[in-house]
Amino acid sequence: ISFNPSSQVTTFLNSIGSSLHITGLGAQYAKVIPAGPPPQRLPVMGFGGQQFQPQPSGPGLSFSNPPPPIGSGTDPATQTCGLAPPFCTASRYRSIDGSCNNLARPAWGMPQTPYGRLVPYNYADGVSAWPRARSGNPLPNPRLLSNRLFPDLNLVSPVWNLNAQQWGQIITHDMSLTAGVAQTRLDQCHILVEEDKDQLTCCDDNGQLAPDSATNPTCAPILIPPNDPTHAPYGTQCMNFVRTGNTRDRGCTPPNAPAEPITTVTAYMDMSLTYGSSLSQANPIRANQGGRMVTVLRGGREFPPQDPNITLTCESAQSTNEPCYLTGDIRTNQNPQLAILQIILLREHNRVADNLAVLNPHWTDEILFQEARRICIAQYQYINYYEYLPIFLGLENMVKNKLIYPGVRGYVNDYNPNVDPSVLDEHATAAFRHFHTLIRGFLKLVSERRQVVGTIRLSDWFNRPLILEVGTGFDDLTRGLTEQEEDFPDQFWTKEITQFLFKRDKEVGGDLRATDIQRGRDHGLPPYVETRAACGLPVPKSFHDLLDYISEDNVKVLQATYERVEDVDLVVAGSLERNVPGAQAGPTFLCILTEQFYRTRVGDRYFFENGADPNIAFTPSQLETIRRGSSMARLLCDNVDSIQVMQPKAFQQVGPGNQIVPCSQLPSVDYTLWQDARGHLKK
Ligand code: HEM
Repeated sequence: ISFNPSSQVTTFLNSIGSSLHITGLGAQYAKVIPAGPPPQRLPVMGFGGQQFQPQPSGPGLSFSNPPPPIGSGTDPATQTCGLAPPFCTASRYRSIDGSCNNLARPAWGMPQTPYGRLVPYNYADGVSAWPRARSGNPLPNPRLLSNRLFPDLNLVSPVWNLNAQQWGQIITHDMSLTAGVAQTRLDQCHILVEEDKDQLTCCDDNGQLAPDSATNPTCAPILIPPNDPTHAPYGTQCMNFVRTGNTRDRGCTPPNAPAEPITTVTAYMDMSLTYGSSLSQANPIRANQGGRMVTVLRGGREFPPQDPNITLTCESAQSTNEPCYLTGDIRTNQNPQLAILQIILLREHNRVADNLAVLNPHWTDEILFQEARRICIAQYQYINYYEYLPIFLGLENMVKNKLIYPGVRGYVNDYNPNVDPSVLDEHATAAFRHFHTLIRGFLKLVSERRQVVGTIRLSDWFNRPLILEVGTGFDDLTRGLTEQEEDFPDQFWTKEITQFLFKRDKEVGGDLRATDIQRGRDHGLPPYVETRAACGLPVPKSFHDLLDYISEDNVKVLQATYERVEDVDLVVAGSLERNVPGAQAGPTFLCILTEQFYRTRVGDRYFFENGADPNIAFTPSQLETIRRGSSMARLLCDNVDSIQVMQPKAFQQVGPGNQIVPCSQLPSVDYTLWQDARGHLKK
């Protein structure tokens, strides 16, 4: 298969013209927003950097629409389903909620706004009804599809380690979170605040349908086929599934316009999972001293503060005394490896803040916090774009499509205020979820001499981070991330997430693959063939045509399960395509991922390589030290006490060209370049 995203992406735009738009806030919702002055249009910073001036011709530009004029009625800045700020002031620092990153459209990328879309909604009634086959019949049962097409087979990656898998979940949680029905509420000032987990039961803990599951419009429980190999013996009828909160639920969509699912965290790659996506999330986790975030010391090591709502947040905890972490993201405790990386990012913030405090004793807590945050986000963006993403999207593909500029010196001024940084639904609900395939069911604990000293079963530790604080659990599991292979990117999924997800004390549990398929339908994602068309890829007209990109065995199952090729779900067929050489996804998902990470980069005014605005930009020497000194390996070395040695490429297994070295040999960021002797930042 040959794949050329640039040209395909261009074809895509030509095919849809400017039909994409985010529907705005309806009159009903406007009532609850305190009236404020209209958004002030600050001059948008143009290009004008010092050294490197890429032509604005990446893939995203062809996908993006020209923005609607302010006040046109469809302008997301004035009419989002979140809360557009009344006005923007020029700030050196990102806001916590992503507002005012785009000065002309201050609500772009904010929490409580709809996911972006490449292809129009596919609801049965064009508004919100559950998608159906072209014939009007129901689509195939998602649990059946999961069992037939995504069984367990333990094939592992020969190159990449589990850290590569796990870091992907960090990026995911930074960029999007589907709105749960009970997840948000309006507080007394009519501000949307995030609550804990979804509390609606459409199918109870014993797998039995709730009495109103058929009539409650927010319920779409996954039904278990009677001959289900895992669940039939237990008499399970269903798995819980609650539809994502959308613009119609919130009264933001005009009658007859499609319901647009809402995401509740900032879309930007801004470490919102560490800092929070709203002030109500951010304030309680700031220490308000020395620029630090709140931590508690146990055994001389820093951990996040305790979540006051342990029974909801850490549902598997067996006592309220067990650790349950409160961070910027409500999913932190979901699995042990995720919690580890969250803690490492938190410790990194405090480490950087401490360094800055020594260099700049005159800086206030606020300056120390914001400067440390800004540096940490830059290090993290560097790791994501230059170390992590090339593994999944392919280095050549990324360079060709202007997602990265390896070897560049100085600024890359490719910020484009017309690019909407929203997270695409096709990305969050289909393409990026494909990497659930990489998850391993058993996690290794590894000693400093890289010997396996134990193994834990994933489903024993969902929503129960206690294991990190038992003995040397934290450090051993961290080394396990770097030592253990990630699963192979293929159609085989560990049954820890397809048969035992969140099982708690039960013998069997949920199914993440079936959930992904159901979520795709919930969001009215376009069918597979339409997405291929949008990407400019050849469009199959029959099941037989699928053989060009999907194996014969899989095509047979698709043909036996779906009525027509046009009915096939994007989530399903996208995950069955053969991988593009050098990447870890097939052509359709690679097209979506490439587009997303292009937008995430050029739609972010604060992207670390952007030097157009001197008030925001790093100095050239600061930028160079971030590039030279940031790495996944360094992040682990700096924040895990007993890790003294590491392989330099910490997403890759140890091997030729990637041997373990003392941490002291790894380059690091030179923070002395932030010494502010002249007191520029003194307030
Ligand atoms: C043990 C590891 C993981 C577990 C247990 C897990 C579990 C989940 C669950 C339960 C959901 C919500 C499903 C729904 O109700 O729709 C979800 C969503 C998602 N996951 Fe994972 N996941 C894991 C790792 C990953 C990784 C490695 C990636 C990507 C590299 C990823 C990407 C996503 C994405 C993009 C979403 C949708 C986010 C949103 O917009 O709400 N996950 N995952």
